[in-house]
Amino acid sequence: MAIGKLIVLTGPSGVGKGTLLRSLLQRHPELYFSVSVTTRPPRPSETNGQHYYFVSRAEFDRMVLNNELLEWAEFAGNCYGTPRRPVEENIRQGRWVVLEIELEGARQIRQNFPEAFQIFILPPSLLELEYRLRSRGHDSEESIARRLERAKSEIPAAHEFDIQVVNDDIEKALERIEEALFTPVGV
Ligand SMILES: Nc1ncnc2c1ncn2[C@@H]1O[C@H](COP(=O)(O)OP(=O)(O)OP(=O)(O)O)[C@@H](O)[C@H]1O
Ligand SMILES: Nc1nc2c(ncn2[C@@H]2O[C@H](COP(=O)(O)O)[C@@H](O)[C@H]2O)c(=O)[nH]1
Repeated sequence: MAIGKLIVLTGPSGVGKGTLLRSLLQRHPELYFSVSVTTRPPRPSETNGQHYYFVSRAEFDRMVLNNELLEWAEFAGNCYGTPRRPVEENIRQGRWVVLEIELEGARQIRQNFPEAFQIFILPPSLLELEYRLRSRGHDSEESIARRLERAKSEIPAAHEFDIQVVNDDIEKALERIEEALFTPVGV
């Protein structure tokens, strides 16, 4: 990677990655959030181009074939991927780019961009994770069950990452992330 920096935020669905990222972007508007493509249908609160680019499976497959995605994975019955060009352009221009992605995609990024800084967000407990998935009210029972099953295989991979942050108290979690990102090396 030439000038900018690539930051990966991963962890199980419902742990609070998006919530943490929203606050991080408000506090540090210089960060660039990479908007993913997905075949998942939009939720009522989501806007195309802001939360995701919502595409058909045929369009997603075309992007994969044309090497337009930096990484991609299937998750709970849908496909998700990071558009390559905006990430590469923003890094070239010296910006710090943040990806909010699941574990398989994070591993692909580590393989291809070993200099990326990788953060794993952990829930205080599986019970709390289930509570958060239910209380945000976005997903069907089937989707919640798939996400919890996936979480059980994702959480043991936390040690692969540069830092692990438990998202119990949101402010403390944010401070930990900020400390890791913005403390000058050697301090
Ligand atoms: N520290 C916290 N304490 C309590 N609730 C929280 C905390 N952080 C996030 N939440 C709540 O948990 C729910 C899930 O959060 P969020 O949607 O940000 O998770 P996510 O990891 O981005 O999920 P996904 O990977 O599926 O996009 C939301 O209702 C959010 O308000
Ligand atoms: N590998 C990738 N994972 C991604 C990407 N964008 C989002 N995600 C992750 O998918 C799950 C489910 O998201 P949801 O919006 O349906 O709740 C979650 O863990 C996201 O972080 C991506 O581009 N690549």
